[in-house]
Amino acid sequence: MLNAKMIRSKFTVTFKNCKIVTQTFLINSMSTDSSQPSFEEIRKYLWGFGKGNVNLSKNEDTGIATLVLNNPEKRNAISGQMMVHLRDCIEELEKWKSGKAVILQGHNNIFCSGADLDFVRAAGTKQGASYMSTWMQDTLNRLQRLPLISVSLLEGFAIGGGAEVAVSCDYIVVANNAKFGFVHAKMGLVPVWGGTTSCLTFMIIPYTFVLATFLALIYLLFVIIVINKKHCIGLRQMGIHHLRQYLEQIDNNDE
Ligand SMILES: CC[C@@H](C(=O)O)C(=O)SCCNC(=O)CCNC(=O)[C@H](O)C(C)(C)COP(=O)(O)OP(=O)(O)OC[C@H]1O[C@@H](n2cnc3c(N)ncnc32)[C@H](O)[C@@H]1OP(=O)(O)O
Repeated sequence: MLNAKMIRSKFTVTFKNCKIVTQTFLINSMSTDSSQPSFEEIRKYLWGFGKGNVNLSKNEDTGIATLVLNNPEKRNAISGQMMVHLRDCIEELEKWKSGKAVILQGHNNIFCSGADLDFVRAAGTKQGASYMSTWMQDTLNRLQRLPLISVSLLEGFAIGGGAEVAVSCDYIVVANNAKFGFVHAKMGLVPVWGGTTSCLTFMIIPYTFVLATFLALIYLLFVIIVINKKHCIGLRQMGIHHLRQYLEQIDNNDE
């Protein structure tokens, strides 16, 4: 599923200078800022960056809503403006009393290429990094806590922040052409949108459980074989012992 080779080569060629910017971005976002900005302040800031939108359509008959990330020129990369849209849509879904489920997808069969790197370049300051991570962590937390079943429809690319959005849903439906990449480490970044914790519930815990069960089964099999072998040896020795006794008896009788 993960086409790391391709993504890696893309990074070094197309997004070479972004690597430096995102590294600065990481350092900036890691530094602590004592003054907590209000969400209204962050909204105003993010709204100034980029194009694209997030479309929400709610079907009142089925109770199923569709959320579409829409920034086709940039493979549905999430701009500052889209971050604001996404949060607004999630707020609307929180209030949708008759809703049952929400499907999250990208425009034109491509899920999302992560944060808009032009935004990352432009907002690569301490303030910008802290605003974006605060906003997106809160938004994706709220997506996770929606009282609806959430499904991300993973077609095409889900990279960086795109992968983080995908794992924030309850389920992921993966198309054959999907390419899913937590490419943060390659860019000197941590998944500041909260993707690591989502991954924990999505992948690491289930896989650890499967691995633990597998190891437990192997151990059980080993114990059974060992006990069985010991038991067999015991039986054989008992048999030999009885046979000896029997033969001795015959010998004694003959005498
Ligand atoms: C800091 C936030 C961090 C997080 O919190 O998680 C991130 O998300 S960082 C962003 C991580 N994402 C990436 O680095 C993805 C970069 N993009 C790619 O690797 C590739 O574009 C692709 C997604 C694999 C698609 O490849 P392909 O189909 O060959 O299309 P192109 O490469 O030609 O792209 C078309 C067009 O789109 C622009 N583009 C793509 N992704 C982004 C993006 N994330 N931000 C801004 N622009 C993006 C790309 O530059 C092309 O533009 P033009 O050259 O002008 O046509």
